[in-house]
Amino acid sequence: MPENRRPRRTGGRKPSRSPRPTPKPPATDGPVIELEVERVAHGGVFVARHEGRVVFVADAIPGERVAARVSDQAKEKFWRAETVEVLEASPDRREHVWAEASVDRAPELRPGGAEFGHIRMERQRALKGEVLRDALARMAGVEVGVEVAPVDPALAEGVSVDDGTGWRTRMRLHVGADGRVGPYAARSHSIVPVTSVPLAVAELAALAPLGDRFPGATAIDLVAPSAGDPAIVMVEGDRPARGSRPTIEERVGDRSFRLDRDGFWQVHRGAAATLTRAVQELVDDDLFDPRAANHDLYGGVGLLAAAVGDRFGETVRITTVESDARATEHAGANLSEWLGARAVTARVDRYLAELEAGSGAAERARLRDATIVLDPPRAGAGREVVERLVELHPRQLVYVACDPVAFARDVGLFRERGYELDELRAYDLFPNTHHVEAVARLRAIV
Ligand SMILES: C[S@@+](CC[C@H](N)C(=O)[O-])C[C@H]1O[C@@H](n2cnc3c(N)ncnc32)[C@H](O)[C@@H]1O
Repeated sequence: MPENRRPRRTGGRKPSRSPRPTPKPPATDGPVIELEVERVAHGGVFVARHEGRVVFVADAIPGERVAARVSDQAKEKFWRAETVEVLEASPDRREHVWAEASVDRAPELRPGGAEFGHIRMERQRALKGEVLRDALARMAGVEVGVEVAPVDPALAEGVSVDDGTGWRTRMRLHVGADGRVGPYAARSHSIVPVTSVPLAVAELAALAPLGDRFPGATAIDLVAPSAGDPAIVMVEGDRPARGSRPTIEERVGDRSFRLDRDGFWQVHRGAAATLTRAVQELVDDDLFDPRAANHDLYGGVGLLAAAVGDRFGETVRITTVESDARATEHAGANLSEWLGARAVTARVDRYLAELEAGSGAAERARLRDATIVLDPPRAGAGREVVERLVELHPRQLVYVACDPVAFARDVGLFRERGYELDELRAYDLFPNTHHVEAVARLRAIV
């Protein structure tokens, strides 16, 4: 984008009636204690112990000795603390990729969202693999080694894979009462001033209005679709505005997807292509039947249904199920070339309940022969959805997961009910954060 082009600023959302409760800010006057950092925990923090009590400490690395300020002593069983000085550094420590999130800054002034930015990339991925492996062992009874793969540079044009910056195509900045713009501080809802946003793709980093004021706004959303110009959208509350909503186009290989500008799309520039490839590779051809009642649950605008369709051809029968009516409308249009594709607006739990109650013998048989892709939000599919799926007994499931603990819980539920974890991949779709994406195939064994 030419440097002198003005960003588009548009009003986008209506004020919400009941603002979300603001979390209590971490204490800034807690005691400073010395800690030996033992291991990584889920959530981007690390486990240490102080006088027998667990302390979850941020901005550290296992093996380090740090001085940390206690920011939360409210719980009996554990405290929370933030590193303020590294006394013995890990060989995997590096300059933070976001200077303002460095341990040199006071913890309450460090922006959130890059909690692994002080760790070399290979170690970040190893730590994410440990979290996933540990969750699967504890919650699903599965012992597996997990390698977290970086995004293939061929799938993420313009992204610096080396240091994990320049990948975010969506970003929300918050606006304070004085109209100033900035990210939230880590583990808090206070807005902190920053001069850069290094995780954003270059065109968003250039547009981020970090010195500007936006009186009346509550947030600023930045969106950089892979096709077309990036946009800045002023948010005045939580709710989408009624009436017409602008749409954008995203490209994945040769395929194009239309969606609402404020609709869900994978955030990393290379994520949609990475997941497309992963799903195509994980569906087992021997188990796949194009005429079965195949599904893409939590389907968004049809990305993963298209992945299946592109792999198995135009005879594929597949239904996407998505709770957002606008996304379903787009999915219907995005998949319109496949005669066997259908897009349904429904909550997955209710949809499966109706399927179970309303299917005759022939449809039941097609469901047993089916391949089900599911890509739920962070909370995972949950017990009810797992139980309904097991009842329908599809041959294979390809589960795309962005939360290791919710995923491991669901794998455990599937395993108790006659499915096995057949193959597992993991991808670093959120470099410099603690997040990791897993893609797994589960197969019916009974
Ligand atoms: C992680 S996104 C995946 C979307 C799509 N697979 C993709 O990669 O673009 C999860 C989607 O599930 C939808 N969703 C959330 N809860 C749902 C529910 N209970 N039933 C159906 N869809 C739901 C969200 O609106 C969102 O589009």
